[in-house]
Amino acid sequence: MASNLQSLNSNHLNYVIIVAGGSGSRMQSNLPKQFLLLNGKPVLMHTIEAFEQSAFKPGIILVLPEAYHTYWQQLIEEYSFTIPHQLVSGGETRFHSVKQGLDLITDTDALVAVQDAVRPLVSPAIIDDAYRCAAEHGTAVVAVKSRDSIRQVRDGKSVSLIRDEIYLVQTPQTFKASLLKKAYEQPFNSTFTDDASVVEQYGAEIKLTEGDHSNIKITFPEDIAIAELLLNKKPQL
Ligand SMILES: Nc1ccn([C@@H]2O[C@H](COP(=O)(O)OP(=O)(O)OP(=O)(O)O)[C@@H](O)[C@H]2O)c(=O)n1
Ligand SMILES: C[C@](O)(CO)[C@H](O)COP(=O)(O)O
Repeated sequence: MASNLQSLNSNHLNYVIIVAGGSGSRMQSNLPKQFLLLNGKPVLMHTIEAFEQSAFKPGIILVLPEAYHTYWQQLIEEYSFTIPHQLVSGGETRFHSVKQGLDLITDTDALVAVQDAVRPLVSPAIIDDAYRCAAEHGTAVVAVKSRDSIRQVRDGKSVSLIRDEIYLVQTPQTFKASLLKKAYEQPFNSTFTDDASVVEQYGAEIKLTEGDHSNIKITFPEDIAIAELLLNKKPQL
């Protein structure tokens, strides 16, 4: 086993669960999108690197489908990837994958960020703002204001909504571990599209922190080219 695959130890005050358990059906690629190359490096490695640069130094838990564990270890060696992380198996949905990661966290005072593996352009500044907000309020969900006008369609009729009241939700979504673990004990519901919806259903208020329009989720085939363009525009640290 590669040396950077490790067991979590109790030295961490903060964690990130990077969910990479999906198959990427909308991407229409044989290889799941978390492994596709972005500027010559797998998407997933960009995402892990952003968290490694966080001032909150989170313990990194990576959730991957069991069938790809060996492939991931090959990539680790091929790219000489040395960032320590613990690997766990993915679940049937994103909800179940997050639960798999949460099972490894026993410190209920910790802060836990949940991050889509396929948002590789997330910045350490956004990550740190979310940890700070969660430390103060218990919840922090990264979001951006809509740049387009918004209409809602109900019963075949469209009505305009107030754009300034509409936010588009990204990741990370960061919480006190005690709250997130309790919320994830609820039975699965198909309205749970993200961690905020799970925690809100449990009864907590969701605080938003500022995201970035470049923090895109790689979902469709064209998103790789868009992400490369954005990555090459980003100031390098
Ligand atoms: N069973 C699942 C499904 C999704 N995810 C992760 O959740 C994130 C956001 O999901 P999405 O973009 O929908 O990824 P996929 O489910 O892989 O894509 P699709 O819906 O197109 O199949 C991704 O990093 C994905 O790997 C996961 O960990 N476990
Ligand atoms: C978690 C998320 O990325 C927030 O925008 C989003 O809800 C994931 O949705 P998907 O349907 O799994 O793409």
